[in-house]
Amino acid sequence: MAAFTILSTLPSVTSVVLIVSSVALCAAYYLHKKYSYWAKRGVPYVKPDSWFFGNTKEMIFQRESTTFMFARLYNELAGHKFGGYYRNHKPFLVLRDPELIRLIFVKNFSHFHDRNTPDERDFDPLSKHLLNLRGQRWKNVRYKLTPTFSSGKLKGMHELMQACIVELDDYLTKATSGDSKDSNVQDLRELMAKFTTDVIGACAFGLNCNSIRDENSEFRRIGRLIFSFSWRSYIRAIVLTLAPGIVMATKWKNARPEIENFFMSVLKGAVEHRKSHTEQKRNDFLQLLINIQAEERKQLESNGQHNGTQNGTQNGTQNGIQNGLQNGHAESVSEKSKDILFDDSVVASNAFIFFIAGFETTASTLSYCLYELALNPDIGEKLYEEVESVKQAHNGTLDYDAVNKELVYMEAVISETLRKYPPASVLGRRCNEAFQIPDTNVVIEEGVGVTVSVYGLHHDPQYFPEPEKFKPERFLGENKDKIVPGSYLPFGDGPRICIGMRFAHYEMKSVLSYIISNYTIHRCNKTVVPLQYDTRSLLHTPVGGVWVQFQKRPK
Ligand code: HEM
Repeated sequence: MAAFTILSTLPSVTSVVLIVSSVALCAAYYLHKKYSYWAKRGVPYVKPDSWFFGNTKEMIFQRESTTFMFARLYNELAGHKFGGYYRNHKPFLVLRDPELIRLIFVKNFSHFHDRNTPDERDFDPLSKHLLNLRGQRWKNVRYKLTPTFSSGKLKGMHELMQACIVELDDYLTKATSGDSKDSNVQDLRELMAKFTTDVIGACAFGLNCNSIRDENSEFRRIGRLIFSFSWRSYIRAIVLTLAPGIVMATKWKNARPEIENFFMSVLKGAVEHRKSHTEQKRNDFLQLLINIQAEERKQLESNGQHNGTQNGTQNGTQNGIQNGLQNGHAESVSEKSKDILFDDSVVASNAFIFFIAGFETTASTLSYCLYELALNPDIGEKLYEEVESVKQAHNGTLDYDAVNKELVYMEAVISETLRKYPPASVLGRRCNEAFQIPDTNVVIEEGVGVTVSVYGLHHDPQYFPEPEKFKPERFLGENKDKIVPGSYLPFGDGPRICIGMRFAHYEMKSVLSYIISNYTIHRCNKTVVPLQYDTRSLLHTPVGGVWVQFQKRPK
C-alpha cells in the first residue's frame, strides 16, 4: 500500500518524457534561432559543426590552432568579400576583402573602435591596458602613450638595446667557440625570447633581466609561464565566451596569481628604487608612464579638481604607485576621481602589456627570420653585404638612423617573415554602432564581432603568389607598391594599429645586423622542415623549437 502511494506521487513516465522533450525542443528552437542569424540576413556563412561551440569546436578541443582555424574559415568563404561564422552561438563576421577591411578598421573606425576582448575590469589590476581598453578611455590613454614610441624616445633607448646585444654577443661567442660540437646548435625560439626579454625588461622597466646570462632568470621563467598552456587559462577562456557573467561575478582574473604577484612586486621595486635614486636619469617606458601620471596630476591640481593626498610631483606619483601596489591593489583611494586617467593600475597594466606584447612577438619573428636564412643562404649573404656596406659608410658602426633608414633589404626580409609567419594571426573588432556594408543590404549590428585572418590573407595566392615561398623581393621597389592595401596586416591597421611597431622594427633590425655581421646560420640535424605547429597555442608556436647552427664568420 505504502509503495503504491509513493509510486502514485512520482511523475508518470509520460510526464517525464513530456518535460524532457519540451526542454529539448525549446533548446533546439533557441539554437536553431541563434544559428539562423546569418542565413536570415542572406549572408554566406560557414556551417557550424557543433551545436554548442558553433564553428570553434576544433579550436576548443585543441585539434586545430587558432591561426589555422581562422585561416580555414577564411578559405571556406573563398569567393565572398565577407561571411558569417559562429563562436559558440554568437554570430561573427569574417572580413575577407582588403578594401572592406580598411573601410572597417580605418575609415569607419568610429563604428568599430573596440576589440572583442572583455571590457576592462576593476577587480583585475593588470587588465587596464591598451589591448583591452574601450571607447573614449582607450582613446585618451592611446593619445597619451603615443609619444612614448616617438623617434626621439626610441633613440634614447639605443644604449639600453646595445647593452643587451653585448650580452648576446658574449653568449654566442662562448657557444660557437665551445669544445662540444653541438654548442653552436641553438633553439632560436628560446635564444631570441631570452634576448627580447632582456630588451623589453631594460626598455620597459629599466631592469637587467639577465635572461641570456642566467639559465634560471625569473623574467624568462615568468615569460614562459605567460605563453605556456594552462588548464586555468583554457577553462577561463571557454567560460568567458560562453558565459562572461560568471568570470565577472567570480572576479576571475586573466593573469595567474604567480604572474600578477611577480609583476606587481617588480613594479613596486622599480618605483621604490626610483624614489631613492632621483638623480638617475631614466629613459624607459615605466619612467615615461610615471611622467605622464605626474603631469596629469599636476594639471588636475592646477584645475582644482584633484583632492588627493599626493603633492603632484614626480615623487608624489611614485609614492602613490607604491602605496597602491603595497595595498595589494593598484589603485589608491585618492585616485578614485573620475578625472584620473593614469591611475596606478593603468600605469601597471601598460608596463605589463608592453612586456607581454613586446617580447614574444619580436622573439617569434626573429626566430622565423633566422630559420629562413638557414634554409636560404643566398638571402643571408645578400643581407650580409647590405649590413657591411651600410656599416662602412658609417665608420664601422650602425647608429639609430642608419639602422632605421638604410637597411632596405633587411626591412624587406623582416616584412616577408611577418607575412609568412604573422605572430598575431587574427585581428578582431566589435561593432559599437550599426554599420551597413556599402553596396549591400547587410547591416553589422551593434555587439557583433568582426574577424580578420591575417594568416589567411598573407597566404592567399591572390595577394601573394606562391605564398609558401620566402621571397623578400615582394617588399622591394615596385613590387612593394603593388601590395593591395589591407592585404598585409602584421601590425593590424587603423588607429588601433600596434603601438610598438617602430620599436619592434628597430629592435629586430639592430639584433639581426649584429648576428648577420658575425655569424652564418645553417641547417642542422635538428632543423625541422616544414615546421609543425602546436595546436594549443594562441600565437603560432612550432612544436619542439626552431633549431639551427651558428658559425662564426672569419674576421
Ligand atoms: C613583431 C612584433 C610585433 C607584432 C607583429 C605586433 C602585432 C600587433 C598587432 C597585430 C596588434 C593589434 C593591432 C590591431 O588590432 O589592429 C598589436 C597591438 C598592440 N601591440 Fe604589438 N606587435 C609587436 C610588437 C609590439 C611591441 C614591441 C610592443 C610594446 C613595446 C607592442 C605593444 C602593443 C600594444 C600595446 C597593442 C595594443 C594597441 C592598441 O589597442 O591601442 N607590440 N600588436
